[in-house]
Amino acid sequence: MKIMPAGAFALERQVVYGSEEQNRRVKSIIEHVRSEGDAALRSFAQEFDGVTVDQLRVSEAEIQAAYARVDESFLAAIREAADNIRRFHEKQKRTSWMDLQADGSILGQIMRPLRRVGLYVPGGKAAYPSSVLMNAIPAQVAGVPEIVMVTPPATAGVAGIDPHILVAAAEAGVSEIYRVGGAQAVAALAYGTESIPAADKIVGPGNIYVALAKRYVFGVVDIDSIAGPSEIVVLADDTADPAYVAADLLSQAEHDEMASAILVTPSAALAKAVAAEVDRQLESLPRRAIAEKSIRDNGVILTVATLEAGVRVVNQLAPEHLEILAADPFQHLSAIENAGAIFLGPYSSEPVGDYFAGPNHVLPTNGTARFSSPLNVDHFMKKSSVIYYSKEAIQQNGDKIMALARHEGLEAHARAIQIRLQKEGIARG
Ligand SMILES: NC(=O)c1ccc[n+]([C@@H]2O[C@H](COP(=O)([O-])OP(=O)(O)OC[C@H]3O[C@@H](n4cnc5c(N)ncnc54)[C@H](O)[C@@H]3O)[C@@H](O)[C@H]2O)c1
Ligand SMILES: N[C@H](CO)Cc1c[nH]c[nH+]1
Ligand SMILES: [Zn+2]
Repeated sequence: MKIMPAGAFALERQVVYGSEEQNRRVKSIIEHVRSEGDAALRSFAQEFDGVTVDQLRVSEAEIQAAYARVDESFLAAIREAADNIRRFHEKQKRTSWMDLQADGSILGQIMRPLRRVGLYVPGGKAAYPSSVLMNAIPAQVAGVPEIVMVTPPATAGVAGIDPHILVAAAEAGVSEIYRVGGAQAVAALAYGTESIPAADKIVGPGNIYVALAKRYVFGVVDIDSIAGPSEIVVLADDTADPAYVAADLLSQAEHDEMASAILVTPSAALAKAVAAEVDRQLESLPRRAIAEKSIRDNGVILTVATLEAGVRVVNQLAPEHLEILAADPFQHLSAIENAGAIFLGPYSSEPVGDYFAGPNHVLPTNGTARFSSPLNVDHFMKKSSVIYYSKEAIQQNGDKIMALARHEGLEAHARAIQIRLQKEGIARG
């Protein structure tokens, strides 16, 4: 890994997401799906996944058959993970409220689940049953009645989908599943096709094509955030074990050639030791080619004068995942303004959060942690405000409302109030 002073590194992430060619390609895929529907989905499955898809929807029999292809230890682990994820997300649920005012008015907020939500579960370079749980459980906690899942068809597995994904879906109670991935899946959920009814919102992580497609269809449907290629930043001092740091950097690098892994440290000795460890650990990684390219293209060790200076660098990077491996990690927590998920101390390795602890692993990337949050129950709910104004309230406040309306030059607004005041026998100008 390259080692350089943080000052010599361009901390501002690229504002425009993806290359021109990737953007052009995604736009064209979406337009094809809009105009040709299912036929375009089948043609893209052939082109990008190398799979001939007949039925787009996975049948109930296919889902049940997947159980025979996963082992007991997977089933036990996914059930325990699901319990942890559900417990964490239950705490996020908000309830409707109504406040009775002294003048007899009632003001309130009604919380409702979205009606139909599309979950994107990645499945290109790896299958992600963990992402099924991370997408589906908050939607269920919110009470979404129609939860539909899309995931790319692959050559291995039942129905061209990894059986672990189908089992995770069944365990999470998701039964409407379509074998379609990439930008074409996002387009299908946004616009609908003959087989796939459109959704109101699309959530979930994916590669650059999925992330760009979500950006593109935003406005036609809602999206959660830009949860693109994975990222990790480790902020560490000389108390950190270089083998732990290297392993955690590689844990994200192996996701995608476009993933990024960055160490920020005031310790020159740690920087050198981690660079050597990364090379050593890369040797035996099964996904070495992906991780090596990711580290080469997007991996760097940034040296800083102090941990406090390191925190400023972290806030500029606004990473998806931040690990703090320092003598007193909690000392720095309150200064971290921008990070999707923060892992503290030597035993909170990033994969703890990817699979099991309970917080969501669908997280904002590419600097969007400056303004976006982890996938959560709020993403699956919407609010309606409730206003009941009493006669007393309109009598007390009508003048002020009319004045504000007339300041905006909106006479019809003012008269809507005035007519009530006049009918109630309180003549106003
Ligand atoms: N930020 C998060 O919360 C989070 C969570 C989990 C995973 N991830 C990321 O999700 C991604 C998963 O990527 P993946 O590729 O394994 O699966 P994926 O399902 O996201 O993408 C696979 C699909 O991409 C499309 N595709 C591939 N190459 C293409 C090309 N050249 N042109 C057009 N379309 C193409 C194909 O349709 C294919 O089915 C990784 O980048 C990983 O880091 C992010
Ligand atoms: N690290 C990914 C989020 O960037 C989530 C994940 C799923 N499986 C393994 N990891
Ligand atoms: Zn991961």
